[in-house]
Amino acid sequence: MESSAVPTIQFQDTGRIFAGAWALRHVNATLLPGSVYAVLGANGAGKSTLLRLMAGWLPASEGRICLGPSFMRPTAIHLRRKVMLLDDTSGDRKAELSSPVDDLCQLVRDYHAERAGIEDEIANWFERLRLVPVSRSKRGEMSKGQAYKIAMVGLFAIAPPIWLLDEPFSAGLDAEGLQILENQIREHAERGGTVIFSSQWPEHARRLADGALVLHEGKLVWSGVPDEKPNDELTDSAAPALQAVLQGLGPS
Ligand SMILES: Nc1ncnc2c1ncn2[C@@H]1O[C@H](COP(=O)(O)OP(=O)(O)OP(=O)(O)O)[C@@H](O)[C@H]1O
Repeated sequence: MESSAVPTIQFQDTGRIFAGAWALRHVNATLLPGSVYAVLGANGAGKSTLLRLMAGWLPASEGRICLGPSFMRPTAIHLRRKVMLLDDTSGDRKAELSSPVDDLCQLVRDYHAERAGIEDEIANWFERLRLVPVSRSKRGEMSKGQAYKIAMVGLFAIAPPIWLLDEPFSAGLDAEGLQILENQIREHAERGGTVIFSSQWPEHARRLADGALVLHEGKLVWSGVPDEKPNDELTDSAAPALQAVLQGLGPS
């Protein structure tokens, strides 16, 4: 992956409203290539909404999200191919009769990622993630973790520049699967890619991320290097749900 192919992501006063309630408001942030970011916050803080906006699954209601010089939006198909979002719907199958292999072949075509060797890569990932026994399984015949691993195969083989992972640590992965995912996250960033994951737990940010964004009730209340969060007044005066996140950051 050429580093020039990885756009900087900029939130410019970005907001999203659902049925009259703002899920996100006035978000301003810059996310650089070659980095891993953690999006932290309590339930309902706006983490999934932020990732869905970045993926182009939802339009912003105000402000915008720039990927390099272009604006991300649901109709920007060429831009959406630079991004892949794995969430709790990953592994859901489009057609009752399709197999994981059929779905991955379709995903490769959707991303215009056909190239020599990609089928072997997919086969290797099936072996490494111990998915061979379910490679022809039907919908409903796989465990939650297996379905998520199938989505991981698509992510690793297609490897678009920007990886978005919504709560990957709650996706039902076993210890080996988690280790592989964490290694791939770091390797993707070392190749110049960007990874943004959401989590409820600050320790994931400390262990894996170069930067953290903390959301509370749809607002970006803190961003910076996880280990460098100062123990300031924000922590003491914040709402308990936010305190629990902020206290988990800072020097160990
Ligand atoms: N499609 C939707 N329609 C209406 N409200 C929505 C929709 N999606 C999200 N919301 C609301 O937006 C707010 C933020 O939701 P979001 O899913 O982004 O939070 P989250 O931080 O990911 O939460 P969790 O940790 O529980 O997954 C919540 O109040 C939620 O109820």
